[in-house]
Amino acid sequence: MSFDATPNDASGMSASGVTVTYRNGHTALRDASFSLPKGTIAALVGVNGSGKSTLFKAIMGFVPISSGEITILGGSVRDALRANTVAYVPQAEEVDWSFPVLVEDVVMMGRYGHMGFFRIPRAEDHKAVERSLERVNMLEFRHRQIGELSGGQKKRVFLARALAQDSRVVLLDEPFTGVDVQTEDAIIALLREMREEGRVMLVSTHNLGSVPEFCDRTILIKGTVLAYGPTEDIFTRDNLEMTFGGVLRHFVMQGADLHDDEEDKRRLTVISDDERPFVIYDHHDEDEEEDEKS
Ligand SMILES: Nc1ncnc2c1ncn2[C@@H]1O[C@H](COP(=O)(O)OP(=O)(O)OP(=O)(O)O)[C@@H](O)[C@H]1O
Repeated sequence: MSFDATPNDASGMSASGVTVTYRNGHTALRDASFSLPKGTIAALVGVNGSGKSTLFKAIMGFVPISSGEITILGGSVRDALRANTVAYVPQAEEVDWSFPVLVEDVVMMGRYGHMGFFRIPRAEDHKAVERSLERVNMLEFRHRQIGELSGGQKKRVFLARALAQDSRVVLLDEPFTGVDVQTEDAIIALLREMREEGRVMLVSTHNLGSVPEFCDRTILIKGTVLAYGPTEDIFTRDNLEMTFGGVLRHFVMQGADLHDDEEDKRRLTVISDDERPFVIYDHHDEDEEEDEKS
């Protein structure tokens, strides 16, 4: 666990001692600190009501921060808003799907920050929309009403909007909820490409099973940041128990090593929330192994 977030980390995104108190006096986030370098896919993991959306809102400047500081690419949230640095891929429930709008218009919204006052799209904006829809494999749906799409297709369209916005920081609110495995794989592949482009992705997810697979960093949250850092360091049984309290049951599958490497021996830990078992790494120290043998 580490709390050495540097407020002026010019490389990616960081928070230092961030507290957010809503108007009704409820403090949803207290003294939260983390630091993410450029070219990162970070998981934001916590139970319902732990403050994930609140953190997203603070990063986007939708809620005021009562104390502390968020730094995005070395600048303030206000700078990031002005420079169109942060894109947001919402949860499906946050969107009014009955609103009559075409897929390509939704993606074009990502270009607004690049347009002039009258928001008249230029050739480069149309090209960016086309390229983005192509990247999420949705170009053929460009003239469809957004409300006519399936859940997974809608998610892809909002990802395309973030791509069209060409933001360096992308916040994704539960992108895997209600999508099939193929779409989940396609989204993960796209996030990896975006990581190669040096972007910072912060992904809130309840799908813990896939976190070690594609998130190089993890932030554990429960009203504050409990732990953050490289996923293999953070995704431990103790940390997850601290994050989820008694919600999760765990059991260790003896002798099932993830790695052959003797120097870095870990065993497979399966944690179950009773509905969906998932696998995490757990450091396996040699002394413990000896104790078990004796
Ligand atoms: N506008 C608001 N005014 C007052 N309290 C709020 C407001 N929005 C959220 N909260 C409270 O802040 C806490 C954190 O909520 P938040 O929406 O950030 O959680 P979350 O981790 O995103 O949850 P979920 O996984 O259910 O989406 C909760 O206790 C919630 O009731």
